[in-house]
Amino acid sequence: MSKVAVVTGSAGGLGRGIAEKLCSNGFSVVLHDINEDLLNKTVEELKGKNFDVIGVKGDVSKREDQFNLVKEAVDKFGHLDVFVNNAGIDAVTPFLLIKEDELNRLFRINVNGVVFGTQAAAEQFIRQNTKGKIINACSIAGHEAYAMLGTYSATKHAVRSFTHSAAKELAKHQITVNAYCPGIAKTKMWDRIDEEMVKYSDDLKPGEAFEKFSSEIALQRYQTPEDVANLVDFLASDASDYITGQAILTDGGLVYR
Ligand SMILES: NC(=O)C1=CN([C@@H]2O[C@H](COP(=O)(O)OP(=O)(O)OC[C@H]3O[C@@H](n4cnc5c(N)ncnc54)[C@H](O)[C@@H]3O)[C@@H](O)[C@H]2O)C=CC1
Ligand SMILES: CC(=O)C(C)=O
Repeated sequence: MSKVAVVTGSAGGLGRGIAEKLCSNGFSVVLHDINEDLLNKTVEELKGKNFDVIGVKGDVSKREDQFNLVKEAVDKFGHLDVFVNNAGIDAVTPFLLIKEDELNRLFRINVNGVVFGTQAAAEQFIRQNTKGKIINACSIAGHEAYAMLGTYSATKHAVRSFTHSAAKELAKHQITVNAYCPGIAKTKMWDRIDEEMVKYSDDLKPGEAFEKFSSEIALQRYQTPEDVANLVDFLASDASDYITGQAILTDGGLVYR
């Protein structure tokens, strides 16, 4: 019987990379996204590679969507082994200009989404009476707060905190809760961050905010989805069974903890 994983926000970017890696290691994977067109396209592409996948549209900030996602996974594949809370959004704003709407939007998706996903997956693992793995998208910004990324950094610090508290409470059920903390990966997210940072800067041209952040990376290259997927794949495997409550950096040498 193959293992079953759910990856939220996996129509593109790091989530797609994670889904593909788990598929290539024999998982059946439920892809999930709020962007239905891209989700359908990605599901078809992965089916074309003979991967065992389905797509479920949903919004991680809606508790009922997260519980429905787990239900759809179990209805299709019979059980659940791994739940990756990957979906997240960004905002670039000078501190004095941060508005209530930005705070609410980012916290609803990046934080509430992780809490609801964790609750839905944990309830299923407890019902199944099996071990289970919950893996959350944190960031270097969950260890270090960045200028212009105040709201985003705060949400990722909250993800790290919820990773710790959920790990402590769920350990008695043999459920582990860990987080991956990527650095600078060239996805749509960083395209948006670069565009916004350049707008607020007097001297940066398009692409230069990304280059500036990347130039600090000790291993001298920006991150690929595969780099991130390699860590998540480990956290999803039995090899990580004795690890819980950790927010592990994968950033090529940028933030040292
Ligand atoms: N790209 C990077 O350098 C880094 C990314 N991360 C984190 O990794 C995760 C993935 O990031 P990327 O792939 O770069 O982002 P992305 O913006 O390229 O992709 C995110 C995906 O999530 C989906 N999504 C957005 N809101 C959603 C919602 N409410 N419900 C369901 N799906 C939703 C989007 O449609 C998109 O397909 C995020 O949590 C992000 O904060 C962390 C550190 C660095
Ligand atoms: C997008 C992200 O997490 C950073 C700080 O690069």
